[in-house]
Amino acid sequence: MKPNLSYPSLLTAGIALTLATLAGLELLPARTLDLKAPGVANGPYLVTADGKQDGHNVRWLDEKRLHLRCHYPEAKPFMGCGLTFVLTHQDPTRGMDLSRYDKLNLELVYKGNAPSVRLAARNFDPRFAKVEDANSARFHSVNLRPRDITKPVALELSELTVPEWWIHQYNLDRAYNRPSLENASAVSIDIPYLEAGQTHELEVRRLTLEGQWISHDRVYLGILCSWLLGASLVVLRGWGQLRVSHRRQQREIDALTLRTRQLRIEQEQLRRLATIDELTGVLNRRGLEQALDDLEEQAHGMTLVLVDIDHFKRINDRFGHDRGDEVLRRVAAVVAGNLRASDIFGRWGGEEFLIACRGTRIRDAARLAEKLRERIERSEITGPVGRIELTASFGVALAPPGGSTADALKRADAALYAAKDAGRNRVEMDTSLQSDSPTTVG
Ligand SMILES: Nc1nc2c(ncn2[C@@H]2O[C@H](COP(=O)(O)OP(=O)(O)OP(=O)(O)O)[C@@H](O)[C@H]2O)c(=O)[nH]1
Repeated sequence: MKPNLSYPSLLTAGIALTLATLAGLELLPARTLDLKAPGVANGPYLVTADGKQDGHNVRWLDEKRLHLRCHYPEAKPFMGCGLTFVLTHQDPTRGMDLSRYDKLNLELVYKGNAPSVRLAARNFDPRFAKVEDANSARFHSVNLRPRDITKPVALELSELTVPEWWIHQYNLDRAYNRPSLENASAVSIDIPYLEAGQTHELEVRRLTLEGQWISHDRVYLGILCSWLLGASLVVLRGWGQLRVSHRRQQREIDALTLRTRQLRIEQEQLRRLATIDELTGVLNRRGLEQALDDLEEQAHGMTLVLVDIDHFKRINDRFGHDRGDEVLRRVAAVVAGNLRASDIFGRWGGEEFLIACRGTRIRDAARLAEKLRERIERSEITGPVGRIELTASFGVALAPPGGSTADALKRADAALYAAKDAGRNRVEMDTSLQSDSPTTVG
């Protein structure tokens, strides 16, 4: 079964993981180093400024409780008192990395009237420190007033700074004077400013370093980066999907556009087929009616010429239907070949054709009809028994601008009948708009 990797479930999993990490971070016990515990390091031992350990001036009151006493009855050039925790083992150049700790918990009991108790740490930096000169290990210290240590103290290790006297004494490059406890060789607590005749008692009850197993800042940064990465992946994936769907839509649009174009072509073909006479290739009655409607709308006026083949039934009967069809095609071709591009021409039905000349004066149309009549009469169509006698009759009528085409058609039809009545193979012009009776032309 495929795992459900929908966005909501991934988001829920991400939030749960983040909360679990944050909670775990809070619940994770701190990394501690108890310097007072036995066996942690080589020390502690008593410190005296004159180098005489456990001597007359400085001595343990209770070594197990790290309780010491110092007393200088008279002034000496170097007076110092305290204790040191040594962090190196066999190799005096290899100390402990205290940079992984950020806090120092201190519990001291001090009795005396010194202005401060000093907490110090030394870092052995092989670039300049020398084993034979214990003071060359960089010194870091912070002074605590007696009233500051009446309660347990939590110090930030960053409070330890390199004092001016040490910087001055070794006169090193600035870079070497920066506090750093990556190779700490000792931590000490002492009373730096002593006066002769005074008595000081110091008991170290607790000296514990505290730090994080994992840097919280790094974890926060990791969480932030993970979310940013996740969000970027989501955006990228969405963008990819968008591109895919855009391409698919584009393909669909292209296919639809192509289909629409094909449909338009097919529609145009159908429209043409619906308006074209299959036999002769000219407009059929429907096509003619549409064209006449358009002309009527333009209201320019037109002249209609109805053409009817004479005795066509006889041609059919004598030469056969196929030869009759050929006659129809020939007449259509003769008429079409003698018209202007602006003229409309089609098969009105059976052996009857219609010409519509826009804006032409009726006499011009009649002259055209006469020309067509002559051309048809002269056209050479031969049947099995010789040349087919072919003539046509014409009825011409005017549809003035804004006038009715249907009415003009009726009058053209009447003129055509008049031509037939008058013996066929002739042109009759409707003059009812000027006089009542059609007039013969030619
Ligand atoms: N071959 C052929 N004949 C057709 C077609 N359409 C109509 N006809 C024939 O055309 C003939 C028309 O005959 P009529 O209406 O009597 O007219 P006509 O014989 O020409 O006589 P007039 O018009 O009075 O000169 C009919 O015999 C129809 O069958 C066609 O598409 N092909």
